[in-house]
Amino acid sequence: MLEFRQVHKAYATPQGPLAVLTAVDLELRPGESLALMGESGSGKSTLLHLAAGLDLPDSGEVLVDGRSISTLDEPARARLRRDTLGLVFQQFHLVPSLSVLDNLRLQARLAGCERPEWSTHLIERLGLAGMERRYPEQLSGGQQQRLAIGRALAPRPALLLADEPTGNLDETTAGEVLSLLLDLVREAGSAMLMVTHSAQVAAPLDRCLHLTHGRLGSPSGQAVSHR
Ligand SMILES: Nc1ncnc2c1ncn2[C@@H]1O[C@H](COP(=O)(O)OP(=O)(O)OP(=O)(O)O)[C@@H](O)[C@H]1O
Repeated sequence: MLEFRQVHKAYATPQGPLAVLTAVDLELRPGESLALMGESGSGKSTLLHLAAGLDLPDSGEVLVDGRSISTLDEPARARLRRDTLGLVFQQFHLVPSLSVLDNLRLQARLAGCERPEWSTHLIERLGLAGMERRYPEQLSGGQQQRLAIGRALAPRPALLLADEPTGNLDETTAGEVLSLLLDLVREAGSAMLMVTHSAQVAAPLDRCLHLTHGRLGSPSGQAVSHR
């Protein structure tokens, strides 16, 4: 589903190149969920951007659904994102001028794969039934993040990329949103790569890897564990 093969990524800085990812190998199978942890500045967002095809590796390969993103031009990468990926960020990125229902449908419409029954199911599971005609500003933070999750999952993407999806919420709401997210990801059959700072958030996912000094390893630094 998602594969990194010997991926290197550095940024140009006034002090010279800053190596962020060094020979990163990663394989995420269909339907598998993986937590990506690491200290601030360790390169988690960089890795997520590469997985989304928003940036390209300096060397090595990133394959999404078997296709190497470096071989695709930007329009083809945009199509791959639209057809294969769902994205959820800490900031909800809802469209303020669209209703709850239209926000939820947006991604699926763009991908040309609207599924009305699944959308209705999502609205109910997300606790947004009866709020379809409201606008995002008329929702609580937790409701807005649930809507952002629904929008990303409406096309049933093969891969969901989530960057601190509960980072903006209080602890109780974050717990509720996380368990809903995991349930719906399973129902959608999506694989998920989630960046988080929290071991508690990472715990229910299938696997957890740490980024340290540009390399990926298991939390203990030992061999990578599979459940
Ligand atoms: N466009 C850029 N140009 C130069 N340096 C960059 C750029 N983007 C990120 N960096 C640097 O690369 C390193 C990794 O950044 P990245 O945002 O991937 O880390 P992160 O693990 O996601 O951090 P955080 O947890 O704080 O969000 C950091 O040292 C950052 O300052």
